[in-house]
Amino acid sequence: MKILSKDQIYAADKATEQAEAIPSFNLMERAGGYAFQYIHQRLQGQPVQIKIFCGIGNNGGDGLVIARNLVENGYSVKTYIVNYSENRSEDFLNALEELKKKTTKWPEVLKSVADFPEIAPEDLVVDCIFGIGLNRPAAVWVQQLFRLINESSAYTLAIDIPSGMAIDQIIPDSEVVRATVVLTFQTPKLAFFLPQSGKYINNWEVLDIGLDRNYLNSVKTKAQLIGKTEAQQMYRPRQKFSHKGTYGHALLIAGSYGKMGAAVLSNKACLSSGAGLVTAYSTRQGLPILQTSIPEVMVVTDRHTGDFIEEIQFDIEPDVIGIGPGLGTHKSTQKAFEEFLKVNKTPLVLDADALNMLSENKALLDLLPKYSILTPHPKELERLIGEWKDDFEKLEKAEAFSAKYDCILVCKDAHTIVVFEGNYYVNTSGNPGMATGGSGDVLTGVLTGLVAQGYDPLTAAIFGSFIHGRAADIAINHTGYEGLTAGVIVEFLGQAFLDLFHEPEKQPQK
Ligand SMILES: NC(=O)C1=CN([C@@H]2O[C@H](COP(=O)(O)OP(=O)(O)OC[C@H]3O[C@@H](n4cnc5c(N)ncnc54)[C@H](OP(=O)(O)O)[C@@H]3O)[C@@H](O)[C@H]2O)[C@H](O)CC1
Ligand SMILES: [K+]
Repeated sequence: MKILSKDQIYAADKATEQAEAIPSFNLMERAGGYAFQYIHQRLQGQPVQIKIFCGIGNNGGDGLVIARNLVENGYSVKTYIVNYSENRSEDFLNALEELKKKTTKWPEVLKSVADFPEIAPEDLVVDCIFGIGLNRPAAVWVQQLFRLINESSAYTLAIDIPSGMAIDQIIPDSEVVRATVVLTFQTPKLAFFLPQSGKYINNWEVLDIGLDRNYLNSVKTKAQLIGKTEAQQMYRPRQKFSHKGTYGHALLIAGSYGKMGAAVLSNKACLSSGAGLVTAYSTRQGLPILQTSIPEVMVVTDRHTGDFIEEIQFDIEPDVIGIGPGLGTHKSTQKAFEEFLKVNKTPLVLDADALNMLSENKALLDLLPKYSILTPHPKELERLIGEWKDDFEKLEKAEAFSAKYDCILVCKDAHTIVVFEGNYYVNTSGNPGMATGGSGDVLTGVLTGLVAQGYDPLTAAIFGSFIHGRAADIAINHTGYEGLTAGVIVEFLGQAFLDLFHEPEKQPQK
């Protein structure tokens, strides 16, 4: 699903008005009307006190249209205009006129804290104070209203975007309405998926307000949401006349004393995501561990006998190499890693300690083959690209890094974002149970396994992140969040593949 930017949303509005030859107020009527239908279908006339807080722009105008529809259908509605500015938009004024025609209970105008109404926990709050137009911190008294809403514990439906949240920046130290549900127009907003802003949202749903299809189909967006539909299109079915050679040979360089589990997990995940052959490269000490825990995997070891990998030398010709899980950053391993990068021509997936070694010696980044996949968690990412001021700047820096080194960055987080060639692919699968040791090792194995089978590196990164999270989503039905372990994620990888072709995706995606 495309994630439109602020400018693209305004352009889509214009394109719709032109294509349908309608004034902009019709679009507001439509958006507000659909939002009303959404509320009406759920309330079915129940006598809930609805409090609608409207700003003075078009988000506020939507609120007034919702209010009018609710009044016309007999609901108990109190409408408030949050007068944060005198610059009322034209369509806001149109919507106000239409509301005034239908009710003698005109909206109350709020100008300061003294004007705030009480909000009871059983009220339904509809938040239409700011939409995507917010571009700076709201006035202090307006932020106090956001706080009042948040502290009320009333069910809060935010229209388009929670007030106080900007679509394209993080406004520091600013209160944001905590939405129970965000009913967002036409496309989800990137801010919903970033940790600093996404934390304010429990759930979001897209409301199709019928923006111009031609525009939506042709517009190229920087960000895309990756759900089941997108993942299905990336899947490469297995061929009947195939053999293990068809699905490639992966090599995983992983493990050190006390961290052999990372090697086991990544190798198992690589096998379970469909690689034809998997070879583990590890320390000599790791040999019995690997051979007994995964008999399907072949093992090549360092000729030295120490606790860490000291040399990376093998005489096989893998199609892809995954490197990093549990390696440690011992001096001898660093040297081996550097020597390996100098001669290596095979596609790479780099994780964990391989990333840490790259961060410590950035000159090594120039040795990476084109389209290497790097899978940093937030701390590893920071070591690679430097500190960022907020989550939007993080993405910009990740983009610049990926362009500089021609690599694919898989920025792991609650919503993992794959960054490549100026595009962001936002993953929707996964859950908080995955915040457990070893789940990153599993991802490395999955991505390596997919590249081995012939998925191009970008597709492997996007599709593999989805499958990894999906396996965990299926697994928690059996384990719960707390009981989920990385090993269980591996066991459910097969289910995640099967699930691609089960029921269609339901809204909301997460
Ligand atoms: N296609 C669609 O999705 C449609 C969306 N609609 C709705 O329209 C809003 C966007 O409306 P807009 O009028 O552009 O913006 P807002 O209502 O969010 O904000 C109004 C103005 O407030 C000013 N502003 C911004 N930040 C602040 C602040 N901190 N304090 C005070 N004022 C602020 C800003 O104007 P400035 O000139 O002062 O910068 C805003 O313009 C969208 O979210 C949907 O709800 C349409 O109804 C239908 C189509
Ligand atoms: K809003």
